[in-house]
Amino acid sequence: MSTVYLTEITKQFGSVTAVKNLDLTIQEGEFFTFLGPSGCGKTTTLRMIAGFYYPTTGKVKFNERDMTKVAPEKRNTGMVFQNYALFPHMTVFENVAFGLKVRKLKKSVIKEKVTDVLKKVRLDQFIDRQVSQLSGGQQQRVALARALVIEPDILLLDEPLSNLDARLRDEMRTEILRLQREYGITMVYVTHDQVEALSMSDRIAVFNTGECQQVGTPTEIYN
Ligand SMILES: Nc1ncnc2c1ncn2[C@@H]1O[C@H](COP(=O)(O)OP(=O)(O)OP(=O)(O)O)[C@@H](O)[C@H]1O
Repeated sequence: MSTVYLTEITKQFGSVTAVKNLDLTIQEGEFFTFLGPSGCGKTTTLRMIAGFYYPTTGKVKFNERDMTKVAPEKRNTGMVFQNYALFPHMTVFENVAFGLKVRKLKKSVIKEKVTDVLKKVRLDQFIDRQVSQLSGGQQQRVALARALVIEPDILLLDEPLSNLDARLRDEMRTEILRLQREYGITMVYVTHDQVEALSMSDRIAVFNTGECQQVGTPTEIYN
């Protein structure tokens, strides 16, 4: 687990300032949400925590470690995307095992870890199914399992439920919260959906045009 410190972060893309002078601390074990309209800098900020982008100026720290320019694979973060980003021609097992194979773990260990995490997301009966033969909700569970299996310190989720219908979205909200409590993991969640943010988060940062306007608990933000 890690506390994330973002200090005076600015990110420019040419003449566009995507994020401006951002200061945020995300506590260890917290469910923290970035809320705001399209184009306000939520995804860019998430990607700077993941290491897919480096800030133009400012600092990213996990606990005491300066991570500002550390490569993504050296951060021990997991990421879940809106479009799942799974390998459609592979089975559920192969998708979830992928990150463990890259880390060169023993076959027996991989089998055990994958079976265990698939039970946690309630997909164990689909272990040998091709991903392309699963529903959207099931695919998003595979994406969650794939991110969780490497035991990340921080799990980053970028609008993970926006491709699902309302009923599934509801179900998956509960599911993600359950996993967060079970793993005690720090989660950073990006959404433009106020209900989602208010119902799931320990704290919320409200973004607008590249700036963080307010940070608070759901009750504080609602008021
Ligand atoms: N790789 C890039 N190159 C140039 N401009 C970019 C890039 N990524 C983002 N931007 C710009 O930075 C701003 C913030 O984008 P960002 O994707 O962070 O917003 P967002 O709040 O996540 O929006 P959405 O909810 O639509 O994903 C936007 O104006 C966007 O056009």
